[in-house]
Amino acid sequence: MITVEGLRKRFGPNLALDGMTFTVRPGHVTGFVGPNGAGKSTTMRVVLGLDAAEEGTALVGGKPYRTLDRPLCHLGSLLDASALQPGRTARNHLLWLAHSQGLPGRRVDEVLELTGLGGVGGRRAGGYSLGMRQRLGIAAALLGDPPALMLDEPFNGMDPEGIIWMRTFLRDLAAHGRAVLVSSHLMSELQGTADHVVVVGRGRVIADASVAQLLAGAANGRITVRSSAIDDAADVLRAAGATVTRNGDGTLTVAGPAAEDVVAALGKAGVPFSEVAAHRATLEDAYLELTRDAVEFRGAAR
Ligand SMILES: Nc1ncnc2c1ncn2[C@@H]1O[C@H](COP(=O)(O)OP(=O)(O)OP(=O)(O)O)[C@@H](O)[C@H]1O
Repeated sequence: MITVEGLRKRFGPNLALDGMTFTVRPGHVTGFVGPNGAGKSTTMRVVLGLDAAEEGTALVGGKPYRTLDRPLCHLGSLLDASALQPGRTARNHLLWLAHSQGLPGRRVDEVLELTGLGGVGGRRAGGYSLGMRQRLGIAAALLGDPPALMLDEPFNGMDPEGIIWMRTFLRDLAAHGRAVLVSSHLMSELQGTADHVVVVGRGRVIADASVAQLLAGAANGRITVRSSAIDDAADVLRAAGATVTRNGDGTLTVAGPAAEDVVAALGKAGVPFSEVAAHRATLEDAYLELTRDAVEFRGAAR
């Protein structure tokens, strides 16, 4: 379990963390999402003791990371996949890390296999693609078989096949009881991976909820109606007190009445319809709605 409570940190005049508070629970993939500069990397650096917060606490299994004996056995992390000696082979990179932590060398071959690098562990890491470096970073994070993992942008640079692999891999780690924190700029990357999401902006938490809750919130009771008589359907539903928006694809988005009332109103008026369904929001919809006011850099509207 990773617990972050009330973290505050300034860089000069810039307040990078402003009361950051959340918990990463075992058995879950927790997405950590927010616009550029929201404070994701700084939070992770504070958890690892690489940056000091002016206020607040960051604990791994109830203790500050710096006080942990053999920390790789408590928390595995990937902050920067390119932070490695390019001349070293991937295998030697991992061996060096394992030995520095008193971990057995045989674990190196296990994590290379686990991350799909079994056949290329003898190659120089400097020749690895970014996607392979991400896998190598995850292999390093798993060396101590830790109960918690913290990965900064692990999808970065991965091809579609790598992204699918990563999603399944992260879910599997959580299914085995690990607490997994994964940061991303892109909510869409986390759909199908995270079951819980912490959305941050300007150094603080904007939303901390299950994916199901976020999606339900974004759908906001809206209903999609498909009809061959779209104008008549819009008229009937407006007359029934609904707010109606026409979509480009020949459907209506209807807000106000429940789905049963929409069906009843259309039926009573004899307006044909082929679909009345609860609006299915994406995580991206939920995210954009939540972070609308928290984007640090936004192109000026023209
Ligand atoms: N070493 C530093 N010196 C000065 N300012 C910093 C430093 N590190 C981070 N910041 C600032 O702190 C704020 C939070 O940055 P941070 O990198 O934690 O955000 P982030 O959510 O990880 O962003 P990104 O998604 O772009 O990586 C930003 O305004 C950033 O400019």
